[in-house]
Amino acid sequence: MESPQAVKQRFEIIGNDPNLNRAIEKSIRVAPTDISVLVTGESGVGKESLPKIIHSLSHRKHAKYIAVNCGAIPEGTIDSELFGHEKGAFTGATQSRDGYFKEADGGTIFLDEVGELPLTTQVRLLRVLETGEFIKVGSSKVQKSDIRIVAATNVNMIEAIKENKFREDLYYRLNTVEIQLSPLRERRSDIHLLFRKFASDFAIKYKMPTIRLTDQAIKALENCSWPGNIRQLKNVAEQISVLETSREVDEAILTHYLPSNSSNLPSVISESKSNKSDFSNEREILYKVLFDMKNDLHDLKKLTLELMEKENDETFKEENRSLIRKVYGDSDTKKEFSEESHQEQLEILQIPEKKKTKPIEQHIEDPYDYAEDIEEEETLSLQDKEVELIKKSLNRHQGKRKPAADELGISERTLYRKIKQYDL
Ligand SMILES: Nc1ncnc2c1ncn2[C@@H]1O[C@H](COP(=O)(O)OP(=O)(O)OP(=O)(O)O)[C@@H](O)[C@H]1O
Repeated sequence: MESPQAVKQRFEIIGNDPNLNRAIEKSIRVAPTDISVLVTGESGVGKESLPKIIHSLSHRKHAKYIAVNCGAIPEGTIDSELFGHEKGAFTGATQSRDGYFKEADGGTIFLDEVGELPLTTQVRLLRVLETGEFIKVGSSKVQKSDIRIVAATNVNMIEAIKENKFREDLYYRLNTVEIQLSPLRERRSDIHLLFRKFASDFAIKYKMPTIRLTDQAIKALENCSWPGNIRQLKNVAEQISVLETSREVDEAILTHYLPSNSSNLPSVISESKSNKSDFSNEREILYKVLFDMKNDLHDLKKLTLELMEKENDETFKEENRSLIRKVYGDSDTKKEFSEESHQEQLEILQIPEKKKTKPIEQHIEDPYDYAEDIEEEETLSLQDKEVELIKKSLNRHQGKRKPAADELGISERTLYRKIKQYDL
């Protein structure tokens, strides 16, 4: 059996906190079994590594590992994504397609944000867990699949059950073994270790000397509450690495970037309590206006399309074909602008889909993926500005998605997709 230390090295997991060590040991122990595992913990604590460990140490390691982000898939397509569909099952289903449960037969499926699954999908999932059986959307033929499921959630599942958002029977079925990861504020001894690792990674990525913290700055770093956990710590390390000219970071510099001290943040991300939308410098206001305009334009396109659909007037469509094509493009407009379209949110700023927000199929052979070099763009593109706006809004709201989404004027689900898309 591989030692926790070796596993940490292999998966580039930093930290020595007893809670982290226990979580890794537990993952190693359950790996050879087929027991369902539920990984719990706040957003950004590092839940994604554990299913990879479990898969790679199991007898399923040569079969597929598929990570599905349940929160990022629109409700209308999730059943088809997971279980597949037959040709003609719904508008646009021109081909029959296998879902992830078929594709990963013999392997492992990681259901991230499992608490976000719609109730109808929960019923299907319960059946697979209990019998290994599932039915494609639009089919009546029962299929079988041999899958190990590891799920993760950052929501309080007991609350979700009380609110009838999550089935109790499914919860107990998923939760045969629970592995809990503590928030960063409860593993203070790891904070500086993680910061050093991220600082060194960003120094390599941006080809610059590594930033170092003074003793006082280390104390301030460790005393911070880190509501966005390791993801937020990583962002702070990146911001300081890029924005600060001095490589020695004292407490005064660091404080500007710490989430708990937002009143001391640099002026571009300073907090004003009077405004709901808080993008205070001129350039930001302009970008926010553009962001809103794109949102409105998108909504308008959707509305017009719905009206045209209602009218279903072929003559109107024929007469305006070139205009419709110009506005909506050549794609299947109905699908593209449907409530559940994957593209919907990307359309807001016409962002090239740089990184898939949809389920990420991941082969475990490359566990060092997170260190991947992301190509830096020099130009201030709208996409950069969108990322910047989102980061600032999240910073301002201590990583809380709800108020950040309200401020940005987008749904929480959209914001969630964007966080995943840009790895924020
Ligand atoms: N122990 C660790 N060592 C190094 N990097 C880590 C560690 N834990 C987390 N990270 C990094 O922090 C970021 C967030 O981790 P991850 O995506 O696994 O969080 P999560 O708990 O799944 O969050 P969410 O619930 O929002 O999906 C990732 O970039 C990950 O690589």
